[in-house]
Amino acid sequence: MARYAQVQGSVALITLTNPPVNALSAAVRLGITEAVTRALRDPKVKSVVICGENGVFCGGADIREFAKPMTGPPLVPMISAIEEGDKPVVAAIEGVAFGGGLELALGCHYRIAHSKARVGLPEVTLGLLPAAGGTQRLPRLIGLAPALELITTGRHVTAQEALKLGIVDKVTDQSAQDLAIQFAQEVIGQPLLPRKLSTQLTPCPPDVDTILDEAMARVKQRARGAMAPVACVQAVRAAVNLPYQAGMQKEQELMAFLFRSSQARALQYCFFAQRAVGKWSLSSGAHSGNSKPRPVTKAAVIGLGTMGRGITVALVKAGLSVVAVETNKKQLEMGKQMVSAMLKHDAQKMNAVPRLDLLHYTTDLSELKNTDLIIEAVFEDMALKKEVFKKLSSVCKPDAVLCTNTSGLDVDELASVTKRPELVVGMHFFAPAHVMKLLEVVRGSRSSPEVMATAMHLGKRLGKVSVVVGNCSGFVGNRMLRPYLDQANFLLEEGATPELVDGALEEFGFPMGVFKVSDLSGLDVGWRIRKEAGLTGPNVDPKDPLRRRQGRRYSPLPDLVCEQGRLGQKSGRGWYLYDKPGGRVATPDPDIHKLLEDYRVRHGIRPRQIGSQEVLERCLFALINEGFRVLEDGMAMGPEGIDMIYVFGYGWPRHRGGPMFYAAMVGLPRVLERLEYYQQVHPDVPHLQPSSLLRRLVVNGSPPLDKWRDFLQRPHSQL
Ligand SMILES: CCCCCCC/C=C/C(=O)SCCNC(=O)CCNC(=O)[C@H](O)C(C)(C)COP(=O)(O)OP(=O)(O)OC[C@H]1O[C@@H](n2cnc3c(N)ncnc32)[C@H](O)[C@@H]1OP(=O)(O)O
Repeated sequence: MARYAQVQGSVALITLTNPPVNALSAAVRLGITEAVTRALRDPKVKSVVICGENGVFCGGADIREFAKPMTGPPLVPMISAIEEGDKPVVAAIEGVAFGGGLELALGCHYRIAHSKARVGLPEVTLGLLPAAGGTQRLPRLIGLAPALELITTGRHVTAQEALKLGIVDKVTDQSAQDLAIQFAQEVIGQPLLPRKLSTQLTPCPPDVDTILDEAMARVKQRARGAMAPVACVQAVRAAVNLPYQAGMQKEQELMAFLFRSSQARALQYCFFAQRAVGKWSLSSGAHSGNSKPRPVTKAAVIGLGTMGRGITVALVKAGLSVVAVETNKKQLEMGKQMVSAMLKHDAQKMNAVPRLDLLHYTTDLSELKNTDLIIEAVFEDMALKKEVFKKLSSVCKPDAVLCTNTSGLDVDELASVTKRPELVVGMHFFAPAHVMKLLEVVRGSRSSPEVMATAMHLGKRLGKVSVVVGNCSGFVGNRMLRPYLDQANFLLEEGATPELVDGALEEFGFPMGVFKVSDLSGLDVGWRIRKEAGLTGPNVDPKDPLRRRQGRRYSPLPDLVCEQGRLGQKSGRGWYLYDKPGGRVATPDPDIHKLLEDYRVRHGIRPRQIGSQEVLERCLFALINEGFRVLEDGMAMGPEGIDMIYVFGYGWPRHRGGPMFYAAMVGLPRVLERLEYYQQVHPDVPHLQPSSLLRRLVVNGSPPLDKWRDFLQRPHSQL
């Protein structure tokens, strides 16, 4: 797992060999330890180079080993032995040096990087801290403020920035390994002590306490309850206030606490879940490994509303040539201006040139003859979308892929109006589409494996986390959102306020509570959908009482709010009050409190005290319950997909792993018991009726999440 060779006469070359990323598994640590001992002992060896095989230095500690009992030599003494040795050791960094990989390099006396390499300490994103000396050596090397920033965010740094910061000593466009070998010979005999970071003091600016206090305040504000960033600041503080060994002791103590935490487990689960969802498979046996994507060089977007504009920007940024179609001339002009502005803004941030040359605007669908893939993003109306698909089917080349950005309409119904249903697929982007990482790729019953591969591959090119989902109303994310929204509204009826519900959800870790999000999205969106569904407005069944629809409990509160012209941020009032239309700072609104009080009086509801626990249980467990139904219905590949949808599309706090992971952490029997309790109290809310899958899992001893698939009733997959 580490190869040893002697090169150029006196240089020992140690190569990490653990594909694909040379993670520091027990075997690799053993290999390095043995190789370093050998090099330091061999009198013919005067200096050492450490590098990684296949153009990757090291992706860090082996994350898969974290869940198992520790074996092999630990990292800290291994790195100390390198630093303490009396021969210069040079790290040759190609590809990446992340986490333990960078910590290994910091234990070396010199660091040479390839110009395309990236370095960083991403442990915080796994709920940990750089506990192989990273929190003690990096501040000593580059100073307090930059070290704090890198360690608390886990940000990756390019070789050029690493050179500026002083993390690496040289950057080369040639082979980092060759330069390191040459360099290792040049530095033989030079004093080593100044290169041993553990012997140095952390450079301390006069306002050191202010810097640390501000960093702590910043991470607490951003962390939304995540513990690792806070521990990172505490560890770096030790690099300032304590001698090296005592600082290391503090680093270990903090790590021991984090290592055992449920947050670390959740974040590490997310790391692997994110990668697992890219490896899709269908019930037909087709999967990502055996289905080839079609080449897509020219794409088109139909409709330049908010979604269409974001999708266009995302496609151009990925280097695709795009035809943007908008039949309304005024809308086209407006869209054009906004797309250009967004591309220019993005390019400016990255010091690049906006690729406006990749764009062609038109009002004429017949200009789509040569496009490989078309994404329809017109108004969310089935009749309109069908009309567009019919036209596309006759205008586009026969093998062009037709995608819809619907957020929940039936993909099969759309496919049925085309002559190529096998080439139709849903690509459900989330607003703003050029920013949000999530993409639901919706498999229609006739979508071919090739078309699934094409959409998934395109998602990857766009930098999205793409998740294959089945074609059911609302797909996965929006389908699970309904019970969550319903519960939030019911809680208002029963005595809560928007700020009480939002406060509990924000305390849980959501960036915004449900009512703030609704205000941001615009309350009229849901209002229109409810009208179309006959839940409010002229199409309501006259036999339905006001608070019941289609046989189940219904809260007309959101409709009443809309009827008052309170449409959310854009109108300056919604569930909250804003300083102006379009304003973003939400303040509780006495008028809403009055509206709620009057409503309760009108309907004879005695308000009760509602606590955070009830808010969380009712909103989150109802959502989770629907997640189990999604699995039971075969609409998702597994719980990992659902979790990634919620983490990347709905602001679910990553350190809680996603709704299904959270359910497993809370304990499935507890989730079941609370759902049963609430269902008894609210028998007219079918969403609270525990799903049969949840019951089956509990009866079978609550198996771990990766075994849930075994408890689905077959045939299960609709994918
Ligand atoms: C018990 C005490 C322990 C003390 C620990 C001391 C402190 C040190 C802690 C750490 O080092 S934690 C790890 C820090 N490193 C990272 O967070 C890096 C994670 N990896 C990445 O960012 C990326 O994988 C990459 C290295 C940039 C490569 O990206 P790329 O897109 O090329 O490939 P991926 O699909 O992401 O990965 C390929 C393959 O490799 C697996 N993998 C990646 N990194 C690790 C790792 N550190 N440990 C284990 N496995 C890793 C990844 O899951 C993929 O696997 P498959 O999906 O193909 O099975």
